[in-house]
Amino acid sequence: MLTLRALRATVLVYAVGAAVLLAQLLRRLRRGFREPALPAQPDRVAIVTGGTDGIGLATARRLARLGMRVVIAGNNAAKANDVVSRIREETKNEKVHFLFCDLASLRSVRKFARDFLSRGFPLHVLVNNAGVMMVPPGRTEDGFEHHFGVNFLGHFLLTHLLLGALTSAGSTGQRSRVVTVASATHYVGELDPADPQDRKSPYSAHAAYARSKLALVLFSQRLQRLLAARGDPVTANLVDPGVVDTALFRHVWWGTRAVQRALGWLLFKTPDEGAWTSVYAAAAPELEGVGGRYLYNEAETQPLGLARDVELQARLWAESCRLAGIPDGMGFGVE
Ligand SMILES: NC(=O)c1ccc[n+]([C@@H]2O[C@H](COP(=O)([O-])OP(=O)(O)OC[C@H]3O[C@@H](n4cnc5c(N)ncnc54)[C@H](O)[C@@H]3O)[C@@H](O)[C@H]2O)c1
Repeated sequence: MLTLRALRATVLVYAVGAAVLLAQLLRRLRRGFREPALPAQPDRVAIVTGGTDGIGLATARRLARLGMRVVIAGNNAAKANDVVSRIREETKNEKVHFLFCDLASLRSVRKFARDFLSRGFPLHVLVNNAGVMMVPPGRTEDGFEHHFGVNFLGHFLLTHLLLGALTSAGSTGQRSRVVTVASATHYVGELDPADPQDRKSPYSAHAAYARSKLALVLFSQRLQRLLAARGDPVTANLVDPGVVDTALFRHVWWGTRAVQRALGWLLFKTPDEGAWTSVYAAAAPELEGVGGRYLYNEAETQPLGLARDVELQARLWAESCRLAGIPDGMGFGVE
């Protein structure tokens, strides 16, 4: 049964989506989207989660084109060989790899981090990109609501496990970067830090997606504050890709998918256009040492709503450390 709360969340998410689509249409008609020009960076190593599809695939391809070593962290092992060989061929960069990582499993995230670190590569860029949207009710392997577990908590743990590698790579030369892919729906997300999965309410896929994106934004903001406070050579920024023509919408109402099929070419960004902001955040020289930004349309910045609430950031952080089994608060201590 559709509750009033679920209906409200649905209307708000659709309203945000419609506003972004209108803004994208106007921009496409006026001046289009501009591809950021970026220098080659052959000495850098990046991890892109969800890099076998959509925005993540386009991000991985672009970073490979800049000469970076790119490790795709994905749960789609069936596609891995094909994606890796296509990117290698298209970019003439052999330093593209796939490592299995299922963000719906904290065990798998830990195994991925071990596998990556055992190869001895440095790590300069972590793109927290993978995501699911409007999935039917269900739980991850660890019993978390799906959007919360995959979009947020898996990335929270992954960042924790890789922070040491990012810090040590950032200590020599250019700083390291954590780029987290958010969404405008975070503006309408609601989150109780004592119950960040909202277990007490009936399930609403729209509310769950928006909440997971709000959690990511709160996390990235808090991470940046803590990193800056200890003078860490790692920065954390958020990117909003806009509304992009990908398979993310596979679970949404069929009417939305019909609009995507019919008018996607005009209203939606292509995956490549959607990836530009991530690539800019990962590689733009002018962002050296700059953190705490919410970037959209390549280089523009947007204000944050509720996600600026420092107390909410801290409370979510503490609860997430508990849920992900990170007793030392990601090395920043526990309050
Ligand atoms: N498409 C849009 O309009 C849009 C808008 C705003 C934000 N985003 C965000 O952009 C990101 C990329 O989405 P997309 O549009 O490219 O969608 P997509 O469905 O094309 O790609 C999502 C990727 O995430 C991976 N993934 C899903 N569950 C996973 C799991 N358990 N473990 C590891 N990987 C998993 C998938 O395998 C896939 O590679 C997501 O975080 C999404 O929320 C997309």
